[in-house]
Amino acid sequence: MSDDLRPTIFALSSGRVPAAIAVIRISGPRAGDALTALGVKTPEPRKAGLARVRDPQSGEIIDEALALWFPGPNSETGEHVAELQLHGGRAVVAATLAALGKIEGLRPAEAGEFTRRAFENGKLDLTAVEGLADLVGAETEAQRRQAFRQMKGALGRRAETWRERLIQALALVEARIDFSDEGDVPEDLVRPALEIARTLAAEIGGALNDGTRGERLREGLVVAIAGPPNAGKSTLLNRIARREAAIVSPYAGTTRDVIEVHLDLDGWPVTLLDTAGIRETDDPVEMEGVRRAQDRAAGADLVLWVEDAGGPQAGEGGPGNTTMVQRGDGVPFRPGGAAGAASAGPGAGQNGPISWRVHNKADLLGHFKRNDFGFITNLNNESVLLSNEPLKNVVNQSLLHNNEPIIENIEHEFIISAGTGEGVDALLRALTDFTAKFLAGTESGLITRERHRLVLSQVYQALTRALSLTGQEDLLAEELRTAAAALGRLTGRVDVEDILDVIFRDFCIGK
Ligand SMILES: Nc1nc2c(c(=O)[nH]1)N(C=O)[C@@H](CNc1ccc(C(=O)N[C@@H](CCC(=O)O)C(=O)O)cc1)CN2
Ligand SMILES: Nc1nc2c(ncn2[C@@H]2O[C@H](COP(=O)(O)OP(=O)(O)OP(=O)(O)O)[C@@H](O)[C@H]2O)c(=O)[nH]1
Ligand SMILES: [Mg+2]
Repeated sequence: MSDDLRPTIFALSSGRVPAAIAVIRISGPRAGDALTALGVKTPEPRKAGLARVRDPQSGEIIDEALALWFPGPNSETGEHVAELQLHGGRAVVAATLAALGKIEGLRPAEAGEFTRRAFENGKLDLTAVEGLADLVGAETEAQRRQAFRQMKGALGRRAETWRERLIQALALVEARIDFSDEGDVPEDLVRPALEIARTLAAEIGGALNDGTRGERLREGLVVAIAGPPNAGKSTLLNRIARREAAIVSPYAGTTRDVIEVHLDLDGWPVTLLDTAGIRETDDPVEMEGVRRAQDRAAGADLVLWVEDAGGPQAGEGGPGNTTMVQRGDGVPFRPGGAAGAASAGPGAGQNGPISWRVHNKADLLGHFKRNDFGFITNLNNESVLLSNEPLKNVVNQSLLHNNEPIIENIEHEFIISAGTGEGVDALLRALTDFTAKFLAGTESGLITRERHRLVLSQVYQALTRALSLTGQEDLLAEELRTAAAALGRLTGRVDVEDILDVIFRDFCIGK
């Protein structure tokens, strides 16, 4: 499309109105005309100018705003860009957008369309576009750093270098093919090509062999709260989230859907899930809840297995009740044995998630104690158990209930009261620690999305096939071409129409 035919687009680029300021961006060949139509004198490039914005038809002043002018191609989109920074009132914004809509050659932008133009004008490659989307979505410091690196080309530049070297190798092989009849072509054109392919395979293999840490950071660590009904799982989630995200009730079987809250633990992202209490049930809705609970807990990085420290009858047994910790029958998540927090992390290779056991409702017991040997006793009324120290690796045999070890070889034991908050700080500290260890080093991962991994695996496989060929130069050239094309798709240099919609679908309007 020639520049003149290309529609000029506009949108509110700042957040929800009302707000203190609202930013409306205009991009395209007629961005300057749009300012003129609103009665705004085009300011000096990249300098703010105070301007009265007028309705183009009635001439009435809509607002007094700041205007900015970025002549193309030195703008965010690569086109002419004009910007109005208005008072962020609903009517101000509505009137200005309506006025822009009346100007010839202008239309409202679609979701992600500014960024799409930046991509089409070569301002951003696809990995940078993804980084930009992630930057806007980043909820914690670590995610922000990761996204910013990606937006500034961490993977894109790397991929471009890989592609250039592949094309070099391809040129060598093609020269060998083209001139194979002529005697004066050096015989060893193929050897340096294979050398390049070998080095690239090693580098790309290295990038792939990262324990998916980039994706882990982007998505956040998943911690599922699971356990029997009525144990106080939702109460714990609400306490940690510091809001009433989940419904709490004295009836067993309250939670059915999985409730998700996002936490920022010292800059690290954690998605905390509250799930339905796991039990046998005939209620089809609860059954589905239990299925989801088991599903999500099994897929989590860490399970907080919450139980009522007084057993199912806690609070009813009265002060004489000495059954402190009961083992839930059919507990589906056997704790991960020797796997400690320090060994946790991507690629730690355990079967299923690590579990921590959380004994809740300690406030109802009132007479918990850890004796001189570090074991739990119930002989004293002081709440020493709520000493904010995780009861790490409590020795099994010392906690017997009906001659069964109550506590298995679990990584951590916590005794808390989600109701009063006692002990929750210690749990949160341990969780923060665990997360920091789990996600340590993830910021440097080049691969931050499944899409990157898929493409790079294709490249790696093509290179591996290429290296296994002997003396079949046309096949070798074909594999190198395949690899180069895949890298081109990673950055969006070639053949990407089909994936653009997928990538831009997640963008909001005005971005
Ligand atoms: N008001 C406002 N704030 C904003 C943006 C915006 O569009 N408007 N941005 C929107 O994303 C981000 C800033 N990003 C930008 C990126 C490039 C250029 C730009 O003019 N680039 C030119 C010139 C580069 C230079 O001077 O070094 C270019 O790339 O050629 C502007 C903003 C965040 N803050
Ligand atoms: N005394 C006391 N009561 C608690 C504590 N935590 C939760 N409760 C109460 O226990 C009951 C169940 O709490 P929920 O948080 O709904 O339990 P849940 O595990 O989410 O239950 P389901 O969703 O049915 O599986 C409610 O009446 C809570 O107020 C606690 O630490 N101490
Ligand atoms: Mg619940």
